[in-house]
Order: sequence, then C-alpha cells, then structure tokens
Amino acid sequence: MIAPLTMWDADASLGGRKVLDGADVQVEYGQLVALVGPNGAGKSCLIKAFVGLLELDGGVARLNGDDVRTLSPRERARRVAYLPQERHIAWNLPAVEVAALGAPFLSGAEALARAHAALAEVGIDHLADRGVAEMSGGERARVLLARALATDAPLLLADEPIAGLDPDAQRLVLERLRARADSGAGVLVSLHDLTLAAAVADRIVVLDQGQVVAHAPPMEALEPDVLRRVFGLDGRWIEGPDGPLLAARRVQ
Ligand SMILES: Nc1ncnc2c1ncn2[C@@H]1O[C@H](COP(=O)(O)OP(=O)(O)OP(=O)(O)O)[C@@H](O)[C@H]1O
Repeated sequence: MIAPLTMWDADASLGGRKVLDGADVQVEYGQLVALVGPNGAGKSCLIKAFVGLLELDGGVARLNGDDVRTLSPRERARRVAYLPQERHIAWNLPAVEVAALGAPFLSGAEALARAHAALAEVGIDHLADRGVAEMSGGERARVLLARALATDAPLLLADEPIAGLDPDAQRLVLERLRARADSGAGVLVSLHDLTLAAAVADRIVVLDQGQVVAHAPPMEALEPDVLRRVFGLDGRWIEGPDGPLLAARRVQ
C-alpha cells in the first residue's frame, strides 16, 4: 500500500539551482514525521511540492495515491491542510474569521464553531474577536495554525509552526499536532529544534541540499555522523526527564 503522503524521486529547481534532488518521503496516517535540515536545505520547497505550489521537474508527489498535479485546488484543500512559513495576513480581520477561512466547505455558523474550537486548541480562543493586526507575531502565528487545524483534513503539512512562539506555546502546538496524528491524521512538520523534533516525531526526515539523507526513527536519523555532516554539530543524546536531549556544540 502506498502511504497517503508520498514523494518519490522528486527533483525541482528554482533560479537555476536544484532545490530538491531525488527526494523520497512517506507519511502514514497516525504518524507525525518531522522534517529537519539547515537553512536553505529545501524543507519549504518539499512541503510546497506536496500541495502543488512548487512544480517538480522529475518524480512525483502524491496525496492519497493521486499525483497532486492531477487534483483541483479544491480537492487538494480537502485532502491536505497547509500552514505556510510566511505569517503575513493582509486584512485586519478578527482571529475567528481568519481561522474560519480554513473551513470553506462548511456553512458560516459551522465554520465559526470549527474556528473557535481550533483557536481553543492552540490556546487563544480568548483572542477570537481581536483583529489580527493588533496581535503579537506569536499570537498571529497561532491564528494561522488554527486556520490550518480548522480544515480538519486527514493530512496536515506545517512549515515551522513553532517559529517565534514562546517555549510553552511551542510545546502546546507540538502536543496538538501530536494529538492530531494520534487521532489518525498524517502530519508532516518542519522544525529547527532537533530536541523537540526527537521528542514528538515517530520518524525524522533529514534534508540536506535537497537530498533526503535520513528517513528513520529519531535516534537513528539524528545519529552523530548526521549531526556532524549536515548540521556541523558535535553532538550526543542524553536521557532527559521527558525523553532524549541533544547536547551539542559547533564542530570547530
Ligand atoms: N523563489 C526562489 N527563487 C530562487 N531560489 C529560491 C526561491 N525560494 C527558495 N529558494 C532557494 O531554494 C533553496 C531551498 O529553500 P527552502 O526555503 O526550501 O529552504 P528551507 O530548508 O525551508 O530553509 P529555512 O530553514 O531557511 O526556512 C534555498 O537555497 C533557497 O535559497
């Protein structure tokens, strides 16, 4: 059986440079897969290819078995929720109305109810009526995550969902994404914090210069040689109270 989120041998270029180079990724329902790699490794490009926002030169990205290129934008939106890395919201709409945009297939009242539930899920339903231009960057980031959660699609792609959030909010958001996976969704999330990635993910995909260099359970994917070659870190994992912690320093 082909995994519901599958990329196979994907190549893509931007500005004359290869940004994906033979990338293979699979995410099953019930799994949370973390996508990690240095700045510019191609994480956003890989996620965009899954929603059809980056055209592949070779290989294929499939949603529930279908090549994403063959699906209408509406059908893509039904199958997969997408949180982009960019946090820009053009209009000063109340948070609940922005979140409700994630549920376009529901009636107005149902969409608002779904939006309130999603805002509560990320801990900011008390800000539901506040304009998004009157929020902090981290609050706005949570509104956009709520918009993605409000879709209730069976697959969820989140590009750096915890960037700019305080430590408690980072853990809250990862807990919620984990809960989505535990209740049956397939979740692919790009992260920079390797300790948090190892704590929350079933598998980790390590991307380097557009190539998948590891796709395995956390400790296997983030072994010392990968930490050194890909991240320039001299690191080892130590046992913490809630799972493994990365102790690392830059390779001199
Ligand atoms: N519109 C563009 N035109 C040309 N090159 C681009 C464009 N967008 C991204 N790139 C290049 O593609 C490569 C991959 O970028 P991508 O945004 O996927 O990296 P990333 O792993 O998400 O990085 P980060 O951790 O910094 O967000 C980088 O070398 C980047 O400079």
